Amino acid sequence: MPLLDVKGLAKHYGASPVFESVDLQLQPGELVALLGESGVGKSTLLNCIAGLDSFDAGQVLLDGHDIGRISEQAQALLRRSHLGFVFQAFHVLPHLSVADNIALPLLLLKKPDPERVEQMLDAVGLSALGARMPRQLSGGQLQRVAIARALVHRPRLVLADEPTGNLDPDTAEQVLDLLRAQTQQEGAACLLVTHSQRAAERAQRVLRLHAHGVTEAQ
Ligand SMILES: Nc1ncnc2c1ncn2[C@@H]1O[C@H](COP(=O)(O)OP(=O)(O)OP(=O)(O)O)[C@@H](O)[C@H]1O
Repeated sequence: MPLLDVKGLAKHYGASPVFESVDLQLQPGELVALLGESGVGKSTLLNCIAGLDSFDAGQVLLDGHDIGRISEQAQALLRRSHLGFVFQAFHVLPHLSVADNIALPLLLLKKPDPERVEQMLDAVGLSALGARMPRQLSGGQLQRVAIARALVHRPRLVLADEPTGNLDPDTAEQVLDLLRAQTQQEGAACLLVTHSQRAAERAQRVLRLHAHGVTEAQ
């Protein structure tokens, strides 16, 4: 069974269609890149998959859960337990230390685990910086915090929306390698929205979103 199974997904904003029929499947351990022109609906698709945006037709099965058919509360719980998000703008909380930012998903699940937080700090090369505040970090370091936070609770699916858009090429490569290694190690799947050809080369499969749906790009 695929970890993520999207079937015939359609989304409109008012009278304007964003996409008409998206089909995509992600298997455990897979890093899949999603390309597409600006405004074609990549972020909207991620939000629909996460249950953060509604859709007009089709189905999203996340680890067998039909997210369009469960209550908002059940969706929120599923998001907490099954999903990790990495955004272009990091969304690291400024008033929490690096370690506390990474610990947050575990606290929301009422499963605090300081050892796991240490392990993730180590995995992203920030062991020495756990006590620092986010304003004391570089862009690349902040994005590594965001990745550690997205993975700390061992989510089944990681949704990454242009996570390297703000980074220089070398840091971007390090961040992508980390995302790939960590998702593979945990048997998670990762859907990576990107404009970067170099980022897409890191993926096992590359998909392209068009107005009508998703096609394999290579
Ligand atoms: N809340 C909204 N109400 C109306 N239209 C919206 C809303 N959010 C997004 N759109 C429109 O939906 C389309 C898809 O937007 P989306 O942000 O998903 O594109 P994208 O492919 O992620 O773009 P980019 O690569 O520039 O980030 C765009 O035409 C956008 O203007």
